[in-house]
Amino acid sequence: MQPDTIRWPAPAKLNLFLYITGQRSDGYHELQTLFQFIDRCDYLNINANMSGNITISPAIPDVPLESNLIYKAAMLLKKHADCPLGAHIELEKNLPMGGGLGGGSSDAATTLIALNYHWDLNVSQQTLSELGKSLGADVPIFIHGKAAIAEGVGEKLNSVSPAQSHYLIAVPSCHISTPAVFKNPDLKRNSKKLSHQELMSNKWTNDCEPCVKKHYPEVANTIDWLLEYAPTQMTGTGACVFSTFSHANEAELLAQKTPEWLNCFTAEGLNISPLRELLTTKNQTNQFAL
Ligand SMILES: C[C@](O)(CO)[C@H](O)COP(=O)(O)OP(=O)(O)OC[C@H]1O[C@@H](n2ccc(N)nc2=O)[C@H](O)[C@@H]1O
Ligand SMILES: Nc1ncnc2c1ncn2[C@@H]1O[C@H](COP(=O)(O)OP(=O)(O)OP(=O)(O)O)[C@@H](O)[C@H]1O
Repeated sequence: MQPDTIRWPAPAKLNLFLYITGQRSDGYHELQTLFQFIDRCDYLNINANMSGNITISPAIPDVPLESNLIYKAAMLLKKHADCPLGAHIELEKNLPMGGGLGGGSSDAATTLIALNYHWDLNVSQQTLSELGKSLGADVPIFIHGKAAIAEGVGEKLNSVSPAQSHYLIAVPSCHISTPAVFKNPDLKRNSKKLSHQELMSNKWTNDCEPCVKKHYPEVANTIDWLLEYAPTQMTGTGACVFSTFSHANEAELLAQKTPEWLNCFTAEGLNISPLRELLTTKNQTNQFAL
């Protein structure tokens, strides 16, 4: 067991484009989407212990312990590796929930990677990714830790290096359920599957956006306001939207101009996730197996 306390980052992601190219017989949708990380993160301060229990503080409002993706990830790994150890996890929650930024999936991925280290398990990255997939479609990209085009239902990953732009990210006040968007009859499901070269050079859009804009005026108003100043689109199944800039000060200037009803923050795009950066640094000093 590694008894040191480490502050592990769990970054958010953006879907720089998202196309739905079909639907499988089990209801899941075939996607082509481009993931990039941003420098806004949750942080998990983890202390391994001998108790055999997983404790998390503070609790997330309205999310019981057994439903917390951190707890689920820890229990899944503990069971998989038949590990008798426990851990206390202190969560610094900075990412808006249910906004298409993938915070819950990222917390789960960070938990799997971190406990694999603290409990000395040596589970492979591939296996962590497979375990993670059962918790959420976005967990594998956070384990992968590099910007990538995802295909299949989101599990086939090919690393790419899009421009590391600066973003203004707006958080509309509505909550959007991912399953509800995927069930909506208005959703465009027939985008043509494109080559990676075509995907990277075409204008980037999100197939979920027209349907979400139609049903959620808060999202429509936010996009319409921001479009006056910069290219703007939705991430994932919403509700968050992002405007893209070449320079940080352009994003900052617009953030200062936004009306009171528009809740936003600025962030930088990252092709290597802060979690992967931490692993690389620790690897170089031979502290980690992964
Ligand atoms: C669309 C994305 O936001 C892109 O980043 C994600 O793939 C969604 O990931 P997530 O929120 O972790 O979603 P999950 O918890 O895996 O799936 C929620 C629900 O969305 C639907 N779903 C999800 C992913 C997918 N490729 N097709 C689907 O139809 C399914 O009904 C599923 O039950
Ligand atoms: N640790 C956690 N952090 C955030 N949400 C959690 C967590 N554990 C469970 N949840 C539940 O998962 C739901 C979705 O959370 P998340 O923030 O990942 O959504 P999202 O950003 O829309 O993700 P995606 O882009 O993958 O659809 C939350 O509304 C919450 O009920």
